[in-house]
Amino acid sequence: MRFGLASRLGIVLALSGMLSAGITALQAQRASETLLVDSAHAELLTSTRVLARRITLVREDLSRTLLALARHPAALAALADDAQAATQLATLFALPMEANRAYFQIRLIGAADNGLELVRVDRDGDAPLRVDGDALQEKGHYPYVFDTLALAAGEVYLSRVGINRERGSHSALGRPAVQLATPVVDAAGTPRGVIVASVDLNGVFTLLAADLPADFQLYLANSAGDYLIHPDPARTFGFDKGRRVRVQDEFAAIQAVVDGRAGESMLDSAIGEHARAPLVAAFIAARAQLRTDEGAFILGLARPRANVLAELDPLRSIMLQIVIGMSLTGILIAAILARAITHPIEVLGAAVQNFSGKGEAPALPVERQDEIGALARRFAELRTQIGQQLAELEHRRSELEHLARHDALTGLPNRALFDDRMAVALAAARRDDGRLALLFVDVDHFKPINDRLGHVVGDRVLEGVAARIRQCIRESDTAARVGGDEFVVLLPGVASAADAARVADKIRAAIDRPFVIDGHALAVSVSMGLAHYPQDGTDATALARHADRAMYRDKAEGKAQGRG
Ligand SMILES: Nc1nc2c(ncn2[C@@H]2O[C@H](COP(=O)(O)OP(=O)(O)OP(=O)(O)O)[C@@H](O)[C@H]2O)c(=O)[nH]1
Repeated sequence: MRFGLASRLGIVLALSGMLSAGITALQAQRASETLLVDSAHAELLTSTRVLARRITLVREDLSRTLLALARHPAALAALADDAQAATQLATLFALPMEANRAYFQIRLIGAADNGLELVRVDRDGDAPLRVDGDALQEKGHYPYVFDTLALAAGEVYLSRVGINRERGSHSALGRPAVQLATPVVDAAGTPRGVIVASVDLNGVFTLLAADLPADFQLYLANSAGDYLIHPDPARTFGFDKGRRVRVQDEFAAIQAVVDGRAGESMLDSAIGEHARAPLVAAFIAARAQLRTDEGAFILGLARPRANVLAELDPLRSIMLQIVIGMSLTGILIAAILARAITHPIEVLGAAVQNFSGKGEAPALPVERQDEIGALARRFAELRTQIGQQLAELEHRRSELEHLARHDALTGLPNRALFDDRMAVALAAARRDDGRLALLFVDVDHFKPINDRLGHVVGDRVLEGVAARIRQCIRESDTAARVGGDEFVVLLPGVASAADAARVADKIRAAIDRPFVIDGHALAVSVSMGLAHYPQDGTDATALARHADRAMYRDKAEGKAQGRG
């Protein structure tokens, strides 16, 4: 397949149109992706902060509850082995547990007797259940007991997050738990015991995160970065199973938050273990303003990157339509442009092809004011010049052709042309059984005219003789000059010898009239000889010989009679 200039130009223009449309679409998509990821980061960060704030509110709510319970007279009374007070306190413990399903245990633990549990309410399924008697245990060795006993009245202790291994009737065994505790102080300011609430961490977060969008993934880590909550439960509490599964190992960008160098960190993970399912996430360090062994919690929310970018899908389809539309427009414009450029070139090409042709030359775009217009004008000038030169050449060629077949002085056919016509006339006569006559005419005593009056006058005489011979014959006859003062006349289709003789007489009579040259009358005579086809010869040579002889006979007779 041959590609013309227009096709190639069209393809280049169309491809560049498509390329620029594609690049624009790609850039627009990248910019949109960045915008979406930034917006997702902002949303995730806000949600993480809201979540952290809710946790604080839950903790503050529970702290207030614990402080109220610690100040209640029943607490000190129960510590003094008042059974009625203990029962009343158990009833009070049950109230917040009924209100919040994440609270799975509230206890009053005495400072004496190795921290023996005095009042204990566990969650048993939905309902709070008082545990009493032998089921009560000594808890003095737990930090939440001895650390809390060291606090002043009104202060709240927050434990590290750990897996709950305390045996009891509550259903939170083996689940992540945290303890909040406050001391119960007597009138002298001596801590007599502690009130401890155990909170199911997952329960709290399940409640708090319930209204987050379904694709939000929750991450919680302790101050060292160990996962406490992770979308994959197998990765939580690694330290409890003798291995470290840490947030900064999964997301290197979070290291600064874990180290306390940054309060928050955004990440857009598309590398490492998230290469297949990249995430967009925001992490913050949430610090509790409490007496606690835990410096801060690392709280994070993440969304699959694919979900974030799903909002681009309609935009992508619009961009695809735009790219296709622009590409088609580009192809159309390219085709029109290519045609606009190549059409004048085709016109110029056709004009070149038509240069010497007789047909109508195509109109050149000379009126254009661009390079093509300049080229067309130059070409038109060139065409005119070459046309003129060609016409001149043609004129000269026809002149030369005429000269080659005619006598320069008289304008009559020369011998070559006469021979051709003779051959044609003879062929026609032979075919039609026709007749023709050949007449030789020779000027008498021409040499003396030349000698006496000069060659110029001699030439005028020869011109005059030729003109008069021509006036005496038909258009179908041919008169030719075949020698200095020798003429020959071909009379094809002559009806009879008498007709031919009449033509000869007519010529003689015409030449016998004096020639007036430069005011002088000059008498000229001619000698003539006739030959007839087929009687006197059947070919040109025989006929010429016959006519020549007849002419010499006539000349001899003429001289004998004193003619000329
Ligand atoms: N002016 C002129 N003279 C020519 C031309 N061609 C031939 N002649 C002359 O014509 C003359 C012909 O002479 P001849 O053949 O002897 O003819 P003539 O003198 O008529 O003699 P006869 O035919 O015997 O009467 C010569 O002197 C040539 O030089 C020509 O073109 N112009």
